[in-house]
Amino acid sequence: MQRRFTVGLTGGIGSGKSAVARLFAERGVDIVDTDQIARSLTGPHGAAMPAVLAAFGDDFADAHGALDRAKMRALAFSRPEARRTLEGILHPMIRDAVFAESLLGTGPYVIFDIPLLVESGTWKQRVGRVLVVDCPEASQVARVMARNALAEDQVRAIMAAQAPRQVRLAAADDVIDNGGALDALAPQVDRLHATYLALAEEAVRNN
Ligand SMILES: CC(C)(COP(=O)(O)OP(=O)(O)OC[C@H]1O[C@@H](n2cnc3c(N)ncnc32)[C@H](O)[C@@H]1O)[C@@H](O)C(=O)NCCC(=O)NCCS
Ligand SMILES: Nc1ncnc2c1ncn2[C@@H]1O[C@H](COP(=O)(O)OP(=O)(O)OP(=O)(O)O)[C@@H](O)[C@H]1O
Repeated sequence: MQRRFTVGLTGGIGSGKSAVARLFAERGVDIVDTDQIARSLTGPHGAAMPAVLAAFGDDFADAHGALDRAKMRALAFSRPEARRTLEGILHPMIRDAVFAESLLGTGPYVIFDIPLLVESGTWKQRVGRVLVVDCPEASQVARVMARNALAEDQVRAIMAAQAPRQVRLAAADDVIDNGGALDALAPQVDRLHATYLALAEEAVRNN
């Protein structure tokens, strides 16, 4: 089975990955969203729930058998060893689901939306191109506080578990600047989409 040309889309929390992914999807690109996969694995009686509850206790499930996300967020971003345990359960399952999902689409290329692409060594080798959505840290904090009703120190604790901005930028092949207004994204996506279509065609020719 020949793999399609793949772009890894990443960025810190609240940088605008989902907004960018939506614009690529509108242009016919297939999107595989690892946050969404993680949420379904830990949804009501999700495939990861038995292992999560075995590791953390039954009181991490809500009344529907789904992960109590606020409770796990508080634990995972204050205790690194707990986060590593959670990641040890979820990341291999997420990886399998990403590759299964990536075979389904029929678009010209596929984008993997992976918040931890730079942090986890394995993804970089599995994508043809790394696209980073970048914005100032102060914007990340303000956007996530507004979206999730979190306090600034809670957002900063999540950011502290992620690669610093400069490290992420150093890993980028391409960068989308989302430090301005949302309507500044579409022209940047259009330019990159043209580049990726050409790279996808070249990959087909070389196979
Ligand atoms: C800790 C959990 C329960 C918090 O749930 P919550 O609904 O508050 O957040 P959500 O899942 O929507 O993630 C929001 C953002 O948090 C950040 N984030 C999530 N997990 C991690 C992590 N392990 N390390 C650093 N940042 C993370 C990412 O920027 C992500 O986009 C959840 O994020 C989770 O299960 N994380 C472990 C799985 C994981 O590593 N996911 C990242 C995608 S591979
Ligand atoms: N340029 C912008 N100006 C104002 N608000 C923005 C901008 N870009 C994104 N937002 C808002 O900020 C929030 C975070 O954006 P988005 O969900 O796209 O980021 P994300 O990187 O996918 O976040 P996460 O890592 O949490 O999944 C959303 O509420 C979104 O509407």
